[in-house]
Amino acid sequence: MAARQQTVNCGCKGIRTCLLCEANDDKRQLLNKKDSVRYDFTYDQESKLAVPVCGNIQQAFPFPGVFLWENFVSEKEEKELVTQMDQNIWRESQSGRRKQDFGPKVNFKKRRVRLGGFSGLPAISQKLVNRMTKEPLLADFHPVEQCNLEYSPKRGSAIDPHLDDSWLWGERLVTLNLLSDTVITLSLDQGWGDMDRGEVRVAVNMPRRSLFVLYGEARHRWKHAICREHVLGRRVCSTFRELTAEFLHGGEQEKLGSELLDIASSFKGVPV
Ligand SMILES: O=C(O)CCC(=O)C(=O)O
Ligand SMILES: [Fe+2]
Repeated sequence: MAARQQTVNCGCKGIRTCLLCEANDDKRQLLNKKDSVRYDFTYDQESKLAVPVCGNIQQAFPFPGVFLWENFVSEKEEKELVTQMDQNIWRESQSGRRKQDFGPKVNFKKRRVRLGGFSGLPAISQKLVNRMTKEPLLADFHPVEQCNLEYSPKRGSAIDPHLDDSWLWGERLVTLNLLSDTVITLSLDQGWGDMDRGEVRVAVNMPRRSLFVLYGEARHRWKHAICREHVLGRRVCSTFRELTAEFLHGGEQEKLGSELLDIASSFKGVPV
């Protein structure tokens, strides 16, 4: 009967899976798709190059659009942040993740935004947002959404390769990574030049307590994913998103944008 026989608490829909629902045959079949050729690189933070992994004969290439701020929060702050988050309900989400959202209610397909129950970013984030704006790349960064995600190896948590929306969400995607080191995998389904036979992947290390920013090509052209094998312990992250020009001064939806900015920057939020 239903393709989705869920007897367990999981939030997966359609092609998404996690360890809890893969017991279901229909879901297991989805796991068998394999890519023909894959070109694997790792990102080198010093040189900002994507460097071929051992045994790979490809050339390194420049990889712009990634910024990493190591030790962005202290161990003590990390503990405080996670303790605060754990006082709120974690809601089941796709692919074995759980989430908490502080932001407007959005229908991306219909391109509709409502304030909904949005009451602002959480109080504890005020000092984080102030701190991040000390970095020139983020000097004018005004987030209007914070999404907390929790990943667990027990649930096989992951996020499939995707591009974030770029109608409502602006240039910079800013993520604070807590509790575990992980790897974010940036990919292009189809390579170029002598790598035109398959997918190109660039693995970027995201250390525990670091702030990670995607912008430019790495945000708009390369998909990003967290693979299951890179979730080695409980991982919690907070992603901060800003508005596009359409919702800012002089834009068509400036009024709504300015309401969102006012609410967000009250830092009195509870999850929606
Ligand atoms: O877990 C992460 O660091 C990435 C999450 C993500 O890509 C998203 O929520 O759109
Ligand atoms: Fe994303």
